Amino acid sequence: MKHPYGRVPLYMLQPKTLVNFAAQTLEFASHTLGYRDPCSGADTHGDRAKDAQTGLAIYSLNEVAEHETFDDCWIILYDKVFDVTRFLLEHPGGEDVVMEHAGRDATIAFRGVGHSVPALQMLDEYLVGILPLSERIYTGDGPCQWNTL
Ligand code: HEM
Repeated sequence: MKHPYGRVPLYMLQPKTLVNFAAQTLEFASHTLGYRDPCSGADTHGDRAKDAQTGLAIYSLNEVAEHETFDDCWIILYDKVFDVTRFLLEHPGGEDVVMEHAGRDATIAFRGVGHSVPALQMLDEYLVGILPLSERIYTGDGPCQWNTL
């Protein structure tokens, strides 16, 4: 994890900054190292509900909306959730167009560009989950299907 406050000693930071830093450290520990805070009832990757059909972790629209920064950017495409943080600077169309949809559904814009088949194939690399059934609008029995893109 990149230290967000450089070499500034901890005692010189504002209390709110310290709390933020502690939260970031905990998040890093739980996501990367699988550590579970015994005092917290919050979900971690381990006990998150999985979609029965795809086996993907289920993330709600509200949860995806929390990942809307350059350092932590998720988007939704066809009801699936993608963590595109490490892809932002590699995106041939530039990072700005993706950031416009950070934390939100980007399906219409993504489709509007007419991405190539190799672009569609790249998606798997960034797939982290799927919306709950109640929030899906593309998958199901309707005419717009993920596999007919
Ligand atoms: C994980 C998601 C995405 C992937 C893997 C991806 C991949 C790519 C790739 C490989 C290209 C090169 C052209 C091609 O092969 O089609 C491209 C171009 C582009 N992408 Fe994306 N893209 C993603 C998301 C988005 C989103 C959300 C937008 C929003 C508008 C977007 C807009 C563009 C634009 C404007 C170009 C340039 C097209 C051109 O210059 O002709 N992309 N993208």
